[in-house]
Amino acid sequence: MATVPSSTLSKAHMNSCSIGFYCNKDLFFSSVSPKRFVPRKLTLCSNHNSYPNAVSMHDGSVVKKVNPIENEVSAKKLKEAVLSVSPPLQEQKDGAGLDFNTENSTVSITIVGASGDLAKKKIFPALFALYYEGCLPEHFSIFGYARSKMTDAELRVMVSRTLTCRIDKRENCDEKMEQFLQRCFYHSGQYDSQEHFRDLDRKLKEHEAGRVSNRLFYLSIPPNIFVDAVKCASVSASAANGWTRVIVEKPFGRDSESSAALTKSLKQYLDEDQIFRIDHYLGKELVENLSVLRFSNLIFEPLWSRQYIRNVQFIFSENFGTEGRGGYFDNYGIVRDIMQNHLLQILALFAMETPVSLDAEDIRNEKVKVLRSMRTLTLDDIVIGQYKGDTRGGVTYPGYIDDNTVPKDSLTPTFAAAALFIDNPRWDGVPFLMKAGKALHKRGAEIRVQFRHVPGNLYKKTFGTDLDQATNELVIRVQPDEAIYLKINNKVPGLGMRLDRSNLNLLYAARYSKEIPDAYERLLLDAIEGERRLFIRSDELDAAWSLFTPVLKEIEEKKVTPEYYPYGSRGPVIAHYLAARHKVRWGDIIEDE
Ligand SMILES: NC(=O)C1=CN([C@@H]2O[C@H](COP(=O)(O)OP(=O)(O)OC[C@H]3O[C@@H](n4cnc5c(N)ncnc54)[C@H](OP(=O)(O)O)[C@@H]3O)[C@@H](O)[C@H]2O)C=CC1
Ligand SMILES: O=C1O[C@H](COP(=O)(O)O)[C@@H](O)[C@H](O)[C@H]1O
Repeated sequence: MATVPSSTLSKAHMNSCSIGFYCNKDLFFSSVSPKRFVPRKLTLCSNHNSYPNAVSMHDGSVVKKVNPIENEVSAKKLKEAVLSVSPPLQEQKDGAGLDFNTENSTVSITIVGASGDLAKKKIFPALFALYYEGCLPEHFSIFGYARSKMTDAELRVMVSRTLTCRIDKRENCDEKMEQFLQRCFYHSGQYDSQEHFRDLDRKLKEHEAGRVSNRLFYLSIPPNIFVDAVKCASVSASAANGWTRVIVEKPFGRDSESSAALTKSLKQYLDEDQIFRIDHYLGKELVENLSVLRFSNLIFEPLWSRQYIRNVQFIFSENFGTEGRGGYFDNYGIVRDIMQNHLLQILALFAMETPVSLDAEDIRNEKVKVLRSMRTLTLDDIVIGQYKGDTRGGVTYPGYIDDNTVPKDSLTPTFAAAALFIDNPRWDGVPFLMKAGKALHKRGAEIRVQFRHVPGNLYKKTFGTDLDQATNELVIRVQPDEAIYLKINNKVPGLGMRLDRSNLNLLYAARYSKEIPDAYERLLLDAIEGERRLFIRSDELDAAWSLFTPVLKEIEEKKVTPEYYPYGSRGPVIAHYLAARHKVRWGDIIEDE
C-alpha cells in the first residue's frame, strides 16, 4: 500500500466532533473529534482496499474523500461524507476508529449500577454533555442496569435531576435534555444473573434494530461484584457483530495479589483491549496538558531532570470527609484511594521519557518504565494521619470514626504523605513527594516542581538565608481554578534593588472562555472511540501495586497508629518532618504563609 508522509497532510476543517484534512491535495473527512486531531492519527495514510475514495489511517480508521472546496467544506457535506462510509464487517475489530458513526451501526452504553452515586453524579451528566456537543454517534442508546426496581420514566426523572448545561452552552438546553432522556432506558436485574443479562440483550437488540452493534458496559458498582457482572455481560450481552468494551471503575484490587486475581478473572471473559480501567484523574484537563507542556515547549524539557529539579510534589486535598462513602473507604484508605492510582499516574506522566508517538501503547510503555524504575516504599518513606472531630465557630465537624459505617477502632489513614524515588539516570536522587488527605482546610490538586538554586546567584544576599524563597517553582494546578504558574524572582520596581517572587500566571478562566469538560466526558468519549491512552494497562497496574503493597501490609500488620488531625486543618505535623528529612518544604504550605 502506498503511504503518504504526514507532511502532506493538513487540517482543513473542524466541526464539533469531526475533522477534515488534506492528503495529497484531496480532501478527506474523518468523524473523529477535534481532540482526536493529533499527529498520531495523521502520521501515515494509505489507499483503502475496499473503498477507492477512502484512505486507511495509521490507527486502522477509515476516512472518506470529499470534493475540496478551497479550504472550506460545509459541515453538512462533511457529515454526508462520513455517513456514506460503512466499513466492511471484517474491519470491525476493536479499536477501528470510524466504525460507530455510520448509518449502519449503533453504540449501546449500559451503566451497570445506574442507581448509584457515581452514575448519577458523573456518568449520566458526562454522557449528556457529550450528546449536547454532538460527540455521540447518531444511533446510540443508554441503558441503566441495577437491582433497584425502576421504570424508564423513573430513571429519566432520576437522571434529569443531575443534568446541567455548561455555562457557555445553554442554547436549546431543555430541548436537548429531553431528547437525551428519551434515549435513556432502564433494565432491572441482578449482577450475577445470566438470565437478566439475556433480557437486557434482547432489549439492546430491539434498539439496535439490526444495525452493527457496539456495546460499552460501565461497571459503576462495588468491586466485589465486578467479575459477576463482567461474566454475565460478556456471556449473555456481548455485541454480536461489533465491539464490546467494559469500563472498570477503581478500586482495581487492594494489593498486588487481589489486583492480579481481578485481572485474571476479568481476562477469563475479556481480552485486555476490551478492558478500560478508568482513572478519572487522567481525564482532567491539566493532567492531559502535562505532556503538551513538557514536549511542545523547548523551555521545559531541558530542565526536566535531576540536574535542575530539586523535588516534585503531588498534592491532593479535600475539605470534606468520607461522608457517605465510609463503608468503602475504610477497606481502602487514602493510599489506595488516591496515591496508588491518581497521584502515581500523574507522577508517571510527569517523569516518563519522550514516547515514540502519542499512541496509547507508546505512552503506556513509557509510563510503565517509570513505575518499574521506582523504589518500593518502606515504612520510613510514609507517614499517615486520620481526621478527628473539631468544633470551630460554633460548628461541629465529625471525626472519621464518627461515620456510622466506620468501625470505632479504625486505624485507616485518611491522610498520608510519602517520599518516592525513581532510580533511573534522569531522576536519581530526586524526591517525588506525595501528600493526600480528606477533611483538610481546602480542596485542591496540584503538581509543584521546585527547581534548584541558581548557582552563584548574584542576588542571593537579597534573599537573606532563606534559599527556599530564591528558587523557581512551577505549579500545575489541576483543580480548582485550573492554572499553570511559574514563580520567578523579580526586581520590585523602584530606585532600590529589592527582589520579590512573582508569578508568571496562566489562569485558565482568564485565558480561555470555554468551560473545561469534566474528566468523565473525555474518558467516556475515549472508550467509545477505542482510544486507550488514558486508561490503565494491566502491567502498569501491577507495577503500581508492587510499589505500595509491602508498606500497606506492614502498616496494617503493625497496626501503625495514624497521627490525628482536626477536621479542616492543614493535616498532621508529621508530614512536615517527612519533607524536612528530604530537605524539602511543602510548596502549598509556603504559599499559604
Ligand atoms: N462515588 C464516587 O464518587 C466514586 C466511585 N468510584 C467507584 O465507582 C463504583 C461505583 O461507585 P458508587 O456509585 O459510589 O457506588 P454505590 O455504592 O452507590 O453502588 C452503585 C450501585 O451498586 C449497587 N450496589 C451497592 N452495593 C451493592 C452490593 N453490596 N451488592 C450488590 N450491589 C450493590 C447499588 O444498586 P442496586 O442496589 O440498585 O443494585 C448501587 O446503587 C465503585 O467501584 C466505586 O469505588 C470511583 C471514584 C469515585
Ligand atoms: O477517586 C476518587 O476521587 C475523588 C476525588 O475526585 P475529584 O475529581 O472530585 O477530585 C475522591 O473524593 C474519592 O475518595 C476517590 O475515590
